[in-house]
Amino acid sequence: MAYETIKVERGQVGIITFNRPQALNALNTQMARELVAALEELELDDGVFAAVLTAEGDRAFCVGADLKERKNMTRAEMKKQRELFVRAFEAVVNFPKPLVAAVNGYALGGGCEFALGCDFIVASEKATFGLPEVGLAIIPGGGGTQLLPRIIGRARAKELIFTGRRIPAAEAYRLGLVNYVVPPEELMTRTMAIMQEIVQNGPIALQQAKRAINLGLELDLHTAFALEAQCYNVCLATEDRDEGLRAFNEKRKPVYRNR
Ligand SMILES: C/C=C/C(=O)SCCNC(=O)CCNC(=O)[C@H](O)C(C)(C)COP(=O)(O)OP(=O)(O)OC[C@H]1O[C@@H](n2cnc3c(N)ncnc32)[C@H](O)[C@@H]1OP(=O)(O)O
Repeated sequence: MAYETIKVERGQVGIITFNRPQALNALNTQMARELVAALEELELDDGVFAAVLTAEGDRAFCVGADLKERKNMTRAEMKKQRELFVRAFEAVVNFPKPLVAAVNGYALGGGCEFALGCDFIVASEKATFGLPEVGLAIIPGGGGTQLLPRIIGRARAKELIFTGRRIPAAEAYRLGLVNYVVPPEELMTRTMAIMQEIVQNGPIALQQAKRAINLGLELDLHTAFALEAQCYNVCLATEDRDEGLRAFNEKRKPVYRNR
């Protein structure tokens, strides 16, 4: 598929890059549609073991919904766009392979929610995070009211959502919202180094570990243990698992084939 508002790079580490820097990578209808298609493409590509979500430009990762596009929309068009936006946010949260956000600048509103929906965040020192929706008399509609409390705790999530405050990367790190804060020029280098650590591992195991963690957090412990056993058994039945054992005993690096 040809994309206009994003760039897609394939390989063991797939990379999706928001590509509307002239609009601070604001999320318009076309970008939401293309993001859904790109995530599906990387999901179905067995050669992709993990992916990165990042953005062009040095000012913004994504400043949320395109408020200029939204200004001229009818309520019916808004409703239609909302359905598409929800699909885009769900596509990020439900992406079955490890998905890491490399945040280069403003991650606001829906842009912040895209980052929250990834498995973890590597932030540039220049990155800024915020859910300013209540300032527009709406609420975060891309999962922010659910993801943020699960990541930084209920009280701090309430303060950030009620105030609509923007926070710098250093504070996001202190709150546990991001895993790393790096100089802007090192953002992709550091992110790709972490991705290389991830993709040297069994791709099916990576997907099953993500599934066990994500679903398990919403279950009681007893049921969660049963889920973990189910995910473990999926790995047991794979050629990669046999390759892992062979490689260890032959004292060589395994070559995993996602099967
Ligand atoms: C489901 C999802 C819902 C949502 O995401 S709701 C929307 C949530 N997002 C926001 O509320 C962010 C709104 N934008 C801002 O707060 C500020 O902007 C910034 C902090 C991002 C940047 O501020 P500063 O550095 O003072 O620049 P500037 O003059 O405000 O913006 C530069 C240009 O960028 C455009 N822009 C900024 N945000 C958006 C947006 N969300 N949608 C469309 N355009 C946006 C402006 O309009 C302007 O453009 P021009 O130079 O033509 O005047």
